[in-house]
Amino acid sequence: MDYANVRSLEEAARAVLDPVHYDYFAGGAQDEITVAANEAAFARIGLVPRILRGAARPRLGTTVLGAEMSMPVMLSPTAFHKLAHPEAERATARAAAAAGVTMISAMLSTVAIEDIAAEARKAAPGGAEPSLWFQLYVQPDLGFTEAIVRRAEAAGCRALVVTVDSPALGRHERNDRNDFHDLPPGMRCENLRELPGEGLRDLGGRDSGHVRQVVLSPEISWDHIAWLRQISDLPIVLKGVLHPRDARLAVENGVDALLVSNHGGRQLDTTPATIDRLPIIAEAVQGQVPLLLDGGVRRGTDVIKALALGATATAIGRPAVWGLAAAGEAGVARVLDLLRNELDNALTLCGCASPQDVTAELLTTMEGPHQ
Ligand SMILES: Cc1cc2nc3c(=O)[nH]c(=O)nc-3n(C[C@H](O)[C@H](O)[C@H](O)COP(=O)(O)O)c2cc1C
Ligand SMILES: CC(C)CC(=O)C(=O)O
Repeated sequence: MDYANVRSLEEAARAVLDPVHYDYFAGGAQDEITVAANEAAFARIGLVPRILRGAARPRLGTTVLGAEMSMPVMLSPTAFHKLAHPEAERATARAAAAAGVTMISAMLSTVAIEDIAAEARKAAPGGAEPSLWFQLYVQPDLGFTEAIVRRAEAAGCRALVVTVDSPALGRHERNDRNDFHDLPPGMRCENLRELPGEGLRDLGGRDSGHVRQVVLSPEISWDHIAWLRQISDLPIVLKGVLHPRDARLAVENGVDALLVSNHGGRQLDTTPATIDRLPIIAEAVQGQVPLLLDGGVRRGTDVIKALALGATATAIGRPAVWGLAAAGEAGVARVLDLLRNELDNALTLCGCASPQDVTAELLTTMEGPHQ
């Protein structure tokens, strides 16, 4: 497979995807200012390498919340993989597990979490336990939410990633133009099927798993995080933190890690680039919890910039979907390979022996004059 970079996989994906589905994956909220900002902000940050450090070949591994990762790149949750490839999340899970990469599986996956976990186990090298985390949209019906959490726990997920930037769905004008609002016939959100509670009331519990049954509620609050903490022993990661006061509140509320994210520009448009928010969040939490970052990570150099600004690891959303659409499991594997090779190369060129070796002294702005 001769894809030279993530960009070429996006082009390949675009060539094979139904344009309506390509728009769903690629698009963002309203004017897509944040979608563009996430990538552009990385390009404005300069790297200044250190020389002659005799650092040898870098080791790329890291650990987050006890999960060993072969590199500081994870898969952010993305819904509806069956729109990209018939093997859907099964293929994504195999590629991630084979690469030693943590997959944050979306609550709105088109394959059930039990099946995703089984595929990951099959693919993990040497029978190792794959690193699988579960993304949750807390549903106002707590019985329904608890049933989903229990499924994720039983499937072997090792953390709950609670998405907190979605008290409502962002306004996706591409989806409106395409009249794309639910999955096509034959595809369902398999984790939402046959669960107890009010979540299924509108369809009498018989015809479940539709996207329109998912509730994105403005009533979700810190009380729900406290409740989750009570009902589950899994570490809790908040996904979608951008304000330093919320970062502090998260620490005070006993959250285990933060994922600095603007949902890839798909929720509130004109939120700033995540990489530009990271320093202020790092300042707020003072190392009390690990920070993760997603949004616009497309290159090994992007990963280094996030590490330098205080992230323990990064995560990718769209790139994995492009790999999946372009070539199934092999395509996702290729994306991860590209990022691994780029990160290895960039760390070496910066004179760093490991991700932990990366500090802010490597950074400057691309525009001069420099101090
Ligand atoms: C097609 C698509 C579906 C997504 N679905 C979810 C989801 O179900 N839950 C969630 O928390 N985030 C979701 N996200 C946001 C991603 O987890 C992530 O924050 C974002 O994609 C990162 O930006 P990037 O695509 O530039 O890497 C989705 C993003 C995309 C592109
Ligand atoms: C249907 C949406 C809630 C899934 C999502 O989070 C997204 O597409 O960004």
